[in-house]
This record gives sequence, structure tokens and C-alpha cells, in this order.
Amino acid sequence: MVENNSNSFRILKHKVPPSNDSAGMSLLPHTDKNFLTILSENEVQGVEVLSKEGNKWIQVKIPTGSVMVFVGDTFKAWSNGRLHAAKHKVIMKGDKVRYSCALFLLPKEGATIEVPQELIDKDHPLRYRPFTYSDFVSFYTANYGDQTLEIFAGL
Ligand SMILES: O=C(O)CCC(=O)C(=O)O
Ligand SMILES: [Fe+2]
Repeated sequence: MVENNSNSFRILKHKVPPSNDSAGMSLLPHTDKNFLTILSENEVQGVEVLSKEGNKWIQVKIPTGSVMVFVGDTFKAWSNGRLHAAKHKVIMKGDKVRYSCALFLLPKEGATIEVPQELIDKDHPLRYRPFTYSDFVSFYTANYGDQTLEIFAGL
């Protein structure tokens, strides 16, 4: 599915918040919709990740020379929900601009995202119906919201 896949590369500039005392929401809470994201940042941190329990935002400092990897909703679906797609956001504080580079790995065009039989058993019943990434993204663009994957493909 990810063999001969396509990728999308993005450089984001997060501006300094209006006053040094204020903290600015620079990217709203979301899960990535793609398969996997590889993220690097300059020395200006700002990513916060929601704990799996959903009750705590954790500030993340990506060590210099390292990258952060996010499981996207598509990978979560393919794994039958065994992998967690962490919700994250960007909060800007201080007086330095943040630059981040993100490589978004997308499923092969037209590929059906379908849970492999090996990942389904009595303790892990099938949680997601098969879908294509482009249908999922179209649904997401038309219905921005929190539980997009569950609403779109959840069983
Ligand atoms: O800019 C960042 O640090 C995060 C970017 C991000 O989460 C995204 O583009 O999906
Ligand atoms: Fe993201």
C-alpha cells in the first residue's frame, strides 16, 4: 500500500504571537489524515500532543537532529485501531519564529485501505470498513470535525 506511494512535503512558518506574554494557537488540534508524518522543527518548539486518555496536553521538544513521527488516521484504520493517531496542535510562545518541515506519507493512489486478516481476531474485531484515501479526504474536507475517521469508516 505504501510501496510506490506518493508523498507530500510542507514547510510551515509559525509566526511570533502578537505580544511576548501571549501564547498563540498556531495550528488547531487535529490528527493527521494521511498514513504517517515525519516532522522536524528548528530550535523553536511548539508541538503539543494530547495524551491517549485525552485529558492532558504534553509539550514536545524534538531533540536537535531528530524527527517526530505521527501515525495518521489512515495508518490507524489499517492497523484496526491498534496504532494510536495522536491529536496534536502548535502553540506559539516567545519571540522566535518557528519553522517546521513535514513529510506526509500518503497511501498509493487508488489503493484500498483494508485491515489485514492477521490483525482481526476475537479480541480485536474489525473496526473499520475498507476505503480509499481520496474518499476519506473528500469526506474530511466536506465535514471538518473531530471524529472523522470513526464517522467515515468506523463499524
Ligand atoms: O508545524 C508543526 O510543527 C506541525 C505541523 C502539523 O501538525 C501538520 O501540518 O499536520
Ligand atoms: Fe499534524
